[in-house]
Amino acid sequence: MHQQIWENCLNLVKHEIQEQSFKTWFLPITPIKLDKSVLTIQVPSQFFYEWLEDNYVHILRKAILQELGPNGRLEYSVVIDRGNEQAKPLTVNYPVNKAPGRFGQNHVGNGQNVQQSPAVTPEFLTLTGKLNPIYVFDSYIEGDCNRLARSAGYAVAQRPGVTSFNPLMIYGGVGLGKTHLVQAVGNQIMESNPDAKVLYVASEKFTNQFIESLRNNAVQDFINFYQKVDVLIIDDVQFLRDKERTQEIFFHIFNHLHQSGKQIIMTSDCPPRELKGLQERLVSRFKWGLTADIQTPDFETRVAIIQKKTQAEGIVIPEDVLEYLAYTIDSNIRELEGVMISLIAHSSLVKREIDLELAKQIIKNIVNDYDTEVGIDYIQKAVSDYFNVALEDLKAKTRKKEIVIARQVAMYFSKDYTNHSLKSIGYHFGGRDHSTVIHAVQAVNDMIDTDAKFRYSVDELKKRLKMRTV
Ligand SMILES: Nc1ncnc2c1ncn2[C@@H]1O[C@H](COP(=O)(O)OP(=O)(O)OP(=O)(O)O)[C@@H](O)[C@H]1O
Repeated sequence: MHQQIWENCLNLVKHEIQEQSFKTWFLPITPIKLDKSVLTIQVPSQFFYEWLEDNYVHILRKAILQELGPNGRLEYSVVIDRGNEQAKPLTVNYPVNKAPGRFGQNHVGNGQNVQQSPAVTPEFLTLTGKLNPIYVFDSYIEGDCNRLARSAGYAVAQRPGVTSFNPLMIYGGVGLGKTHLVQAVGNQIMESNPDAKVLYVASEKFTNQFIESLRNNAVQDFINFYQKVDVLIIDDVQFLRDKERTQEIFFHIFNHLHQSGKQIIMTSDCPPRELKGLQERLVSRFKWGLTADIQTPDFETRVAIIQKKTQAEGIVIPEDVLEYLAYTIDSNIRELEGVMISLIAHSSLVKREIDLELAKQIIKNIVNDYDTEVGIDYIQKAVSDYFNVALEDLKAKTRKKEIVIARQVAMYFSKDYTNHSLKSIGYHFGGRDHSTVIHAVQAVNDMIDTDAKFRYSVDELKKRLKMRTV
């Protein structure tokens, strides 16, 4: 009888919620008994019970009303101590027609009877939480690109969970120092308070652990594990995109921690509003605290980063190499570090001093798009700087000799260094046609052959463009 009643309830519920949620939250329920108009269902864990109450109480109420009438009631039997062979169900009397409390409050009538799941955490959960000791504030160079993010991180590190920066969301492009910064926050907290439970986890790992916990029937352990931390640092949350179930669990953990005044720190490769594929309720929570971005570092910051790293390694690299590296690799600090490491390795392998030549060789091998990245805009700027003519004049109709020459040189390099068609190049120089470009290239070649001073200028510019020192 109770099976049939529950079956009918499920049929109703099924049509009201998403299939995925139905499978997650309703299929694991077992109806146990029907006593007069009280239906008892068994749920796998305390968390499960709370989740149902928090999210599906209205649907359940409707189903019970339909199946058992106005006096109908629902009781939960929460399975505890799953790890133990003698699992004993605990029945929580909870009438569905009473308003439940929100999750995070003690909304199990006689909460003190509800025991926690096993104290021993499964192996797969204990593997996380490792902060890398090299990621500290001391080795994190501050620049305009990361000032807000760094100071917010620093404030959180002083008073985790207390500032209004909760959650703290750091976003920015690949390899710009998000992980370093959030780990620095974690390390700082640990230093001030070694007993704090600071947990760092990459979102991918979080997802895999969750899947693992489903497979091992240990979702409750998973949740307990995360709900016990004081500071949760979760890296690359964009990875949770389209992972509905992981998002649901994370949402719950997030709420629990936030309501308990625990600090949450997140990173992402884009601002929250662009996190497509994440549930709106999750994204809106991400915006509760402070969102700070990290931009591409400017030249001076890049130089400072290289200096700091080389100092730490006890290595000295010549000034011109340092500047060359900072000029050439301008978008990704990880790549910059990669080049430095190769450079150091090469020089010690072939027993050769680190010099500009070696640096160029290494860069050519490592940075794929190195030679193709120079664009017409960049060439125009380099040429206008070099010949000291206004950028606009290169695109204007002016026929002044020095401007005409500079314009022709810029066209010459545009043809040589970019994939633009002659037509497109002409277009970038004030709408000239392709024959003007052909003529410019010819004129420059002629001058290279006949004028040594001019040849020198072209060579010099070539170097600058290659090194991108403009
Ligand atoms: N401001 C900085 N000062 C010193 N080192 C930095 C700075 N920013 C980044 N780095 C270094 O650059 C490397 C890449 O940084 P990190 O791994 O933190 O980037 P990320 O933004 O988390 O990258 P991803 O998007 O791939 O997760 C690290 O070795 C880090 O130490």
